[in-house]
Amino acid sequence: MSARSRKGRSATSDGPQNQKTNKKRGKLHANSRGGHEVRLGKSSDSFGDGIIDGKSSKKKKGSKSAKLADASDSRSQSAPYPNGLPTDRPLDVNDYFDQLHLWLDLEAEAERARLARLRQIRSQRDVESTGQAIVGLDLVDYHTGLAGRYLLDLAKPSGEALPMNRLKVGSPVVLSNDADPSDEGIPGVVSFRKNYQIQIATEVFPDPDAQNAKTGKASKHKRASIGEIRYRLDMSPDETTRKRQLAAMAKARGERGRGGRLRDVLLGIESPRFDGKKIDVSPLPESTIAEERADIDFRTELNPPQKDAVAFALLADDFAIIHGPPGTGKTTTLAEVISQAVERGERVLACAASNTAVDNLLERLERLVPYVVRVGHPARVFEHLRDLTLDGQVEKDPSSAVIKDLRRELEQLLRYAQRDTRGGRARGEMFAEVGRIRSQIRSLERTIVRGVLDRADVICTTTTIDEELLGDERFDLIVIDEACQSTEGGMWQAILRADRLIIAGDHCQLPPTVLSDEAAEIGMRDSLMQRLVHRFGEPAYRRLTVQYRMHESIMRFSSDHFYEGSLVADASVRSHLLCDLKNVATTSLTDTPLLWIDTAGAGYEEQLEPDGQSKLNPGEANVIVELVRQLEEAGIDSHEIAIIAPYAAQVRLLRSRLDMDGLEIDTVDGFQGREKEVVLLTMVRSNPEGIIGFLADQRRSNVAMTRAKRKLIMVGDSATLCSHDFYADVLKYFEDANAYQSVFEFQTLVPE
Ligand SMILES: Nc1ncnc2c1ncn2[C@@H]1O[C@H](COP(=O)(O)OP(=O)(O)OP(=O)(O)O)[C@@H](O)[C@H]1O
Repeated sequence: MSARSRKGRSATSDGPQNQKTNKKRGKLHANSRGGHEVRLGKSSDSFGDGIIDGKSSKKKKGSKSAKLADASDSRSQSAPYPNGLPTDRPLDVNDYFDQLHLWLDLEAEAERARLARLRQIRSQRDVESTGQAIVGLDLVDYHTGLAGRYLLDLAKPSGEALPMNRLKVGSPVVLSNDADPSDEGIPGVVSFRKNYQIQIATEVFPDPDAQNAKTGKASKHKRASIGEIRYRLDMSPDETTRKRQLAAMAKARGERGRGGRLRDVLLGIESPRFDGKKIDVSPLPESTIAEERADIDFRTELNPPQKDAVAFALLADDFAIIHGPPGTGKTTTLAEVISQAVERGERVLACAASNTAVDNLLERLERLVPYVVRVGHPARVFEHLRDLTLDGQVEKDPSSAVIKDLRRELEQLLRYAQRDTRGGRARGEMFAEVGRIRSQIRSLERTIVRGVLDRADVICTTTTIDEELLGDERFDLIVIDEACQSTEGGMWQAILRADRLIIAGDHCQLPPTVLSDEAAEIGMRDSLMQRLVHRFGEPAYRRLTVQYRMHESIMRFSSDHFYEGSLVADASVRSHLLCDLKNVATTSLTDTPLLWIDTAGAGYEEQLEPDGQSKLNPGEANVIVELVRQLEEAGIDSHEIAIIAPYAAQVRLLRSRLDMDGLEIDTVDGFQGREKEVVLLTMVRSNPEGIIGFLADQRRSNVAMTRAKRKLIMVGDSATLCSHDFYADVLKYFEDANAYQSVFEFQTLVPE
């Protein structure tokens, strides 16, 4: 098969079956690549709460939001590439960056509109049920962190648990006075969270003078100290990230020399070179890869496709792609590439879009590379890797003792200022002194930080790079893992820091989260990796094909549907079952790899969460609870069980019903890159119209169905789901595997 024709098949995430599916539903639209692509479900809210779409799709004519939407619609129509970035021709540098700029603008507008809607909700129950805000909080303690940031601990006054929320470590937030809707608040980032307490890092300390002036307390000379103010935390648009991305894009636009060449290759203007050759003229011969491979002293036990991918990546002069379907050891392979590059004397910047993905890579690098540093707030880093963080390394530096003394002094001063109720000048002077000490701390830290970073062979960070910390550090190689979870705009900060780039990911799994439907319509959800795979085809990437996670039957559907049947289950996992685990009984649940419990006809209709926008299905939840009971009874440890629901309301319902140590219940997005021995999927949607919402995004289903090692159980209403051919195919696959059970049969087996 020619490279071109292979490209046509392998580059899209949708196999022939999918195309059939979508054509039938009229959901295919010709794209600028000359091919066809599935238009994603409208819902842009990856958490499935629908607060965004629910409101934005109902714009009243002539209303302010309708005018805003009309304005952005016309802006997206005048985009340089209104159908998304084309892959059949070179991109124009200015048009390309204008398009990325427009994406960011539309996304920022969508985020601001979401926040504005959120801040209008004042009832505690309503606002907290969105999961995007916590109200009525006390500031219970505070400390200072790296770069003089304030770390503020917030909790409910009565010590009750915080409501279920989406404010994760790393989420940008706004802290404001709960009693004052006009308070614009101060920006911060969640740095730590527990059930009862949440900590945010801010640049500004919440000064009660400002709050009191607003509430009028100051004018009445009845000043409130910080402890008397109730705070509210709202998820906020990430302005810092946006500004950093815009700055990187502006720089990339004017880049010359080697940096300019890499940009031009990534825009399809120049052809990528491997081993000094142009690939459009001559794809890299297998013999060249074999020669390179023979020269490598591998540090990890790798299989042949992984070894080839390492050799291929090391031969790249501009960029190379490693395509890693679920469980095929993409991160393991990438770690080997990095360690080989370090062995050759190179400095590497290793990135990923999420903190979890960075840590997964770091876990492997720790064993392979002599000196690796993780940049990022320690609270966002896996606990066992905290010694490798910049903070951890700075702490070990002898000069850190001086900083500790200064921090103590700063905290004392802050406490004193908090207790001081005189206000006015005395208080102002105290805050001025706080400022002086902070800048002293910063300057000392900068020196130590420089030393730590300069010594590192590999620096690991998210693709949102802290430019202040990294300064103008350059690298020989940039490696980006889980590259399909990042928007193109999100990649440029990293790309600018070297002349060679290795990206790894899987465009058949979750795309980046994009809030703005307008931006998504003009291509913002299509990743750079996906575009390069389309543009350059097979010569630009190597696919890993041996997977080490799933029983062959769990793998097969995904392999056939998304990867042209190319996946092979390693012998170590090919036929493993739950009943092979120590202390697990052999039952009808544990001695087979697949089960679909069909709820059709049972009357388990989906419901809209009261006061919320998300969906739940209590009938399905009952089945899940019973399945978990049976699994536990068979001896499965709750740490080995995961429940995945597409909707946050179902997650909330199940968490309230199953409070078991180690049992994980989350949305699909929370599980990408993870695995468990047994995974239960509750599909939720059950309605006479056959509406399945964002379940129609097959990439989401691909992720959900490939997390289980030994058993995958789906609970869903075939009558609703199978009006879509994808799920009809899934059902047929389960039926053929003799893994179908109606809920009526299941219930008769449930002991009274
Ligand atoms: N060559 C190999 N031999 C044995 N086990 C391997 C090999 N390569 C990877 N593995 C194992 O397979 C599992 C998945 O590896 P890894 O996390 O690198 O894959 P991934 O492709 O990044 O995963 P994901 O699908 O979650 O993105 C790990 O437990 C890893 O140790």
